[in-house]
This record gives sequence, C-alpha cells and structure tokens, in this order.
Amino acid sequence: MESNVTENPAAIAGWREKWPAPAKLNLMLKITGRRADGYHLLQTVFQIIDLCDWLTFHPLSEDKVCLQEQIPGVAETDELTVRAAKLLKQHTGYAGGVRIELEKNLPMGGGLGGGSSDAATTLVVLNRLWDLRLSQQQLMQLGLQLGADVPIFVFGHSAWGEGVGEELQAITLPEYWLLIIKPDCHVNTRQIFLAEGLTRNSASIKMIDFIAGDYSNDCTAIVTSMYPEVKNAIRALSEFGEARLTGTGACVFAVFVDENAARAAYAALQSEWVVYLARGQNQSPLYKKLDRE
Ligand SMILES: C[C@](O)(CO)[C@H](O)COP(=O)(O)OP(=O)(O)OC[C@H]1O[C@@H](n2ccc(N)nc2=O)[C@H](O)[C@@H]1O
Ligand SMILES: Nc1ncnc2c1ncn2[C@@H]1O[C@H](COP(=O)(O)OP(=O)(O)OP(=O)(O)O)[C@@H](O)[C@H]1O
Repeated sequence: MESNVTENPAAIAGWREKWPAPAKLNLMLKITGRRADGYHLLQTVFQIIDLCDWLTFHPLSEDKVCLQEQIPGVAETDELTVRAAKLLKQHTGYAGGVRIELEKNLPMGGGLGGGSSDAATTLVVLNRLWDLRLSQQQLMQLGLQLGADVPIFVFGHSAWGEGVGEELQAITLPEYWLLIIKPDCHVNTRQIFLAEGLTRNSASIKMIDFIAGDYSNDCTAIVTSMYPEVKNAIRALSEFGEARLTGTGACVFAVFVDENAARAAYAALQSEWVVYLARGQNQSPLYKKLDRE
C-alpha cells in the first residue's frame, strides 16, 4: 500500500522528486598495500562529475523495499539501492518501506562508480525522507559495507582518498571538461584486484606530487593487458589528449581546459565509440540539490 506520509511534512516535497547520483573519475590511483582481509590500500583523487543516474523514491507504508523496474542482469537482492535501503531499515529499525525508480544512464562496470553512487543517493535521501537523522559519518560507514566507492558519494565533494577509499579529505579541483570513452567491455573490479601482476607496492605520494603531474593509475597495465578494447580506447583518445584509466576501468578519459577542443574531440570520436562529455564538479549535484531544498 502506498502511504501519503503525512506524519513528516518536511519530507513530503522530497518524495517523487528526481535525485541525482553522479559519477566519479579517479584522476590518479596508487595501490600502496594490501590489508589482511585482501582489500587494497589506495591513494586516489576522486573527482565528481556531472553525468548522473536519477532516482525517485515512492513511499510505502508496509515493510517492503523494491525496485520499480529491475536492471537487466542484476538480481533485485544484489541491486545496490535496494541493499542500501534495507541496510538503513535494519540499522535504524525504520518500519516503513520504499519503491525505488532508477533511471540508469551510467555504464555498469565502467569505473565510474554508478552503482555505488546510486547506493549513496539512496542512503542520503532516505535518511532525510524517513527522518532518521543519521550523521554523514554514520551514512559513510554504512555505505562502506556496500562498497569501497560508496563513501565518496555520501561525502559529496571531490576528495583525496586513502585507506580503501573511505579516508577522505575534501579538495578543490579545476572544473575542467572531461571526455570519457566507454569501451565495449565490462571490467570486473574483483578480478583486477586479484590479478597476479597487479602493482601493489607503490610508494605513497603527496598532493603536491599529484598537482605536479603524477596522474598514474596502477591498474592500467593489467587492465590493458587483459582487455584489448581498453587499450584501443586509450590509443584513440590519445590523439586528442592524455588518456587515463578511471578506477579499474573500463572507462578512459582525457581532461580538456577548453570546451571547444573537448566538443571537437567528442564529435570526432562518437562515430566509433561510446563517448560522454562531462564536467568536473567540486560539490556533488546531490548536495547542490539538497542545499536548494
Ligand atoms: C577501483 C575503485 O573504483 C577506485 O575508486 C574502488 O576501489 C572500487 O570500489 P568498488 O567498486 O565499490 O569495490 P567493492 O565493491 O568494494 O569491491 C569489489 C572487489 O574489489 C576488491 N577491492 C575493492 C576495493 C579495494 N580497495 N580493494 C580491493 O581489493 C575486493 O576484492 C572486492 O571484492
Ligand atoms: N544500481 C546499480 N547500478 C549499477 N550496477 C549495480 C547496481 N546495483 C548493483 N550493481 C552491480 O554492481 C556492479 C558494478 O557496478 P558499477 O556501476 O558500480 O561499476 P563500476 O562503475 O565499475 O564501479 P566502480 O568504479 O565502483 O568499480 C554491476 O556490474 C552490477 O552487477
């Protein structure tokens, strides 16, 4: 049964609205070690970008969490927004439910963190709509149980990341244009982190090293050797700028200071590749919208 949720007037406006779940790029990624549980210790620069999935939450008065429409190839029990909403209910004892409508624009297995961002938007928005009053820190800890990339989206600002990506320090980056190619393959993050040849002992760097141009991604060598499509995408994008891998891929990107140059490269590549033109965002579009509420 759908509820009219009259008990929380402050939340009414947020129901049935569209909430953004932005993507991220890893502008640099070093693997500096491995924890006893197998997870890898990283140093990374997360830049949030303005490509988004969109989520709408419909209140249910019964104890039920469901998706309006399933994502092809993802079982509802594995789907990250459903898992996030259930985790919130379990953690707080909230008795009601929600039906989640997800407009999926971000490619899966692309290293853009789309599923993680969907989960983060679910945690942040339901915390508000259900009036649960968990702190941002508590939501980040809950998010980490769903995936290493969830905390950055709850944090909601471009950041320097350490640990497994959950130790975050806000940074302000130039909001440049970004051209992203999605090669025709899904890279399995777990498979890359398990690969024998993966570099796991990079020396730690400082922010100043990144600013001076250390943009390397330790996953690039292994990903390009296992996925020729990624190697080809890097080659194609390199004609227009310095092509880099985000996360464990599959997406590769180049930074453009000049909008016209970015648009020209986009036009040249789009006949052969799935390409996205985006802009860096220091503050997450999710928090921009929340601030306007
Ligand atoms: C590569 C990045 O996207 C960089 O931002 C993230 O580190 C990956 O984050 P994610 O996709 O949310 O990853 P998770 O869903 O937490 O983990 C997927 C799998 O990758 C491995 N994994 C992930 C993150 C990490 N720091 N070390 C790992 O070894 C683990 O085997 C895990 O089973
Ligand atoms: N809402 C969701 N959107 C996308 N994928 C989801 C979702 N829920 C569960 N998944 C599962 O999570 C996997 C990873 O999806 P995601 O879009 O986060 O990949 P990614 O961009 O490579 O992430 P990352 O950068 O965090 O490695 C998918 O292959 C899919 O099986």
